[in-house]
Amino acid sequence: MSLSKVKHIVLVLSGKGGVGKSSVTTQLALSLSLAGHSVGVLDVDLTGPSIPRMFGIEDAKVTQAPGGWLPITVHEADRSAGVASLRVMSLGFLLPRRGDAVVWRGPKKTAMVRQFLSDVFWDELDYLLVDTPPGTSDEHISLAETLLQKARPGQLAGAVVVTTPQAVATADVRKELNFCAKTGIRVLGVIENMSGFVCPNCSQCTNIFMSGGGEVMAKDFNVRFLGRVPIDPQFLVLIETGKSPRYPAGTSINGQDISSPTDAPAEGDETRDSALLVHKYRSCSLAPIFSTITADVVANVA
Ligand SMILES: Nc1ncnc2c1ncn2[C@@H]1O[C@H](COP(=O)(O)OP(=O)(O)OP(=O)(O)O)[C@@H](O)[C@H]1O
Ligand code: SF4
Repeated sequence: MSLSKVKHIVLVLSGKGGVGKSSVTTQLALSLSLAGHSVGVLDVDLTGPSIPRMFGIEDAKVTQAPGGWLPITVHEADRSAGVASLRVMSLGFLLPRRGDAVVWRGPKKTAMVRQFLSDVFWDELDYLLVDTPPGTSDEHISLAETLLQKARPGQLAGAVVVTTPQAVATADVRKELNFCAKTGIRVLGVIENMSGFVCPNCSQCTNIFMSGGGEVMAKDFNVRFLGRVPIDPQFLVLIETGKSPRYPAGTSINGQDISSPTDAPAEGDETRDSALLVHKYRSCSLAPIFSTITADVVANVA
């Protein structure tokens, strides 16, 4: 069975599309591997698998071994740097045309999710993060059922729930929390993404949307609040194009100087190389926030 060498499985859920669930999955995976935990990402978001693009491995071709489909390596472990390996498997790799899965009907989606969980060969992993489709759809129910059947007792560590601060998003996420309660999936915590905008010029944080909705919801459901992640336009550039985040001289966030080093590669000199992603990620303003959130999740799982 493909999950037998995986220590902990963590689902990343959101009740609503576009709240940053895949971005959060990507950043949690990078933070975990930088903290020395080997990590795999399984992208079962059939509504539009975006994980390969975010890791810069869109054109990768998966191969089949006797044990199953082999995930794509984003980076190998570097013990001297305290970095563990990061591998990714996405439905996107298996689709002949992008967008194919979006038009599939329930039973076909369900069958695909089941096959996906059984047929990918994961080697030793500390964490497997599962990026799920938004909502409480057929895929969710199938995923929850399959995982609960296939996982060893305690292997499914729980779910990280992503929301944005606005009331509408949190109302959808409430459904997701109810879904976890019904299916017996433990909630590891709630992340409020896009919580304010940190201006790169003066580092002021402006709450464009309402702030604090995620924290209120976490309290209501008596689950952990893992923290707020602000909007950083440079993060969007990193995640969508693979380009290094650039901050003007003197930029600081939470009192920390994050201005880009003067020897950063010139614009246009950058390749979309997944092996470089980890270095680029380290220079993003959101990296320290995700590393705190990751440490909290790890402590909660252990
Ligand atoms: N904190 C942030 N700062 C800046 N941009 C962000 C942030 N979080 C997410 N984004 C951007 O918002 C867009 C939507 O994010 P993402 O694709 O992760 O959402 P999602 O919830 O996974 O969406 P889907 O429902 O399509 O799966 C992406 O372009 C992403 O780069
Ligand atoms: S947050 Fe500060 S630098 Fe940014 S636009 Fe407003 S006043 Fe100007």
